[in-house]
Amino acid sequence: MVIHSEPVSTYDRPTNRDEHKQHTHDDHCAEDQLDALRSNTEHHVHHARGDVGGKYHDQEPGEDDGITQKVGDELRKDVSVKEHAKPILVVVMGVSACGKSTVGAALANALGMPFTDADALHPQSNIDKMSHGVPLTDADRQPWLERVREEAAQTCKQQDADSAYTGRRGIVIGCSSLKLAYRDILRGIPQSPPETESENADAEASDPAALPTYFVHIRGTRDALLQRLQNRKGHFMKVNMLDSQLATLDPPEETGEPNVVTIELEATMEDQVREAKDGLKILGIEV
Ligand SMILES: Nc1ncnc2c1ncn2[C@@H]1O[C@H](COP(=O)(O)OP(=O)(O)OP(=O)(O)O)[C@@H](O)[C@H]1O
Ligand SMILES: O=C(O)[C@H](O)[C@@H](O)[C@H](O)[C@H](O)CO
Repeated sequence: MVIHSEPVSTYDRPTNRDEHKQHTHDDHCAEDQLDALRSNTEHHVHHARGDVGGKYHDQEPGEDDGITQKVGDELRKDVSVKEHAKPILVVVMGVSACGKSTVGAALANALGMPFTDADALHPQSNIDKMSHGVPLTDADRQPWLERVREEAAQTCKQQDADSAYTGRRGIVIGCSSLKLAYRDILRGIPQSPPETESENADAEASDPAALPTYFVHIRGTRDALLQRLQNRKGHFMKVNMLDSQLATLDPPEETGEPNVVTIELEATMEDQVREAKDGLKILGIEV
């Protein structure tokens, strides 16, 4: 399992991808995992406070200029807060036939959350294109991805309004999310500054902090994916789309983006769900 962590409550879009560290964790080393999360959090906070970052790092052990206290507060909040009360969006991502629908539904069940397949939110024109072996463009995907984020936000609103809802707040969505820019749309990060008041209201509804987003990437080799596509019957997405899907993918393990758990395609579904849950737990989600 590979984890990319970041403070749960804040997300600063990385300006320098190399500054974000990659952490690999062993399931059995809870202490190491916590330490890794702490060090990544400190690292992040340092860069988020550009004006005071150098001071923080030059500080002698035991010396407290007020900044350490603030950092400590952030840190404690990030590692100890029980996020159950807060809605989350978990996106199970990857190229076609990696197992998003299958694993996503099982993970949702294990987390006590609803599941939606983003394929159901495509306009018919996108489905037609893909059925004819024509890859989607950025322009085809953008409104669809905005709709996926909106659907997630709406689901959370409905859960809040429904006193009979006893599940965990939030939703698991299976969505290819191939590029970093697509994942940022799903995170609710505006792609351009809002210009009108109504756009402003939309921006509020999809506020990244109001619905924090986590990605579970199902990673597989071309051969394994090909086999899955060949064995699957009756799906509009055919084998001839695999290479364009792989060419479009920005692997989230390589971008330095936060809140990503990577699981392997060639594992049993039970192991995939367990690894995904363990990864989310490391990222501060109560599972
Ligand atoms: N862990 C697994 N072990 C074995 N087979 C699996 C596993 N996960 C999924 N599959 C199988 O792989 C195929 C593709 O899975 P699925 O349809 O869930 O992928 P998908 O990513 O949702 O695809 P698409 O994006 O094209 O809709 C299906 O036949 C499914 O039964
Ligand atoms: O971004 C894309 O190209 C699409 O979302 C595809 O990935 C399909 O919808 C999905 O994989 C169904 O097969």
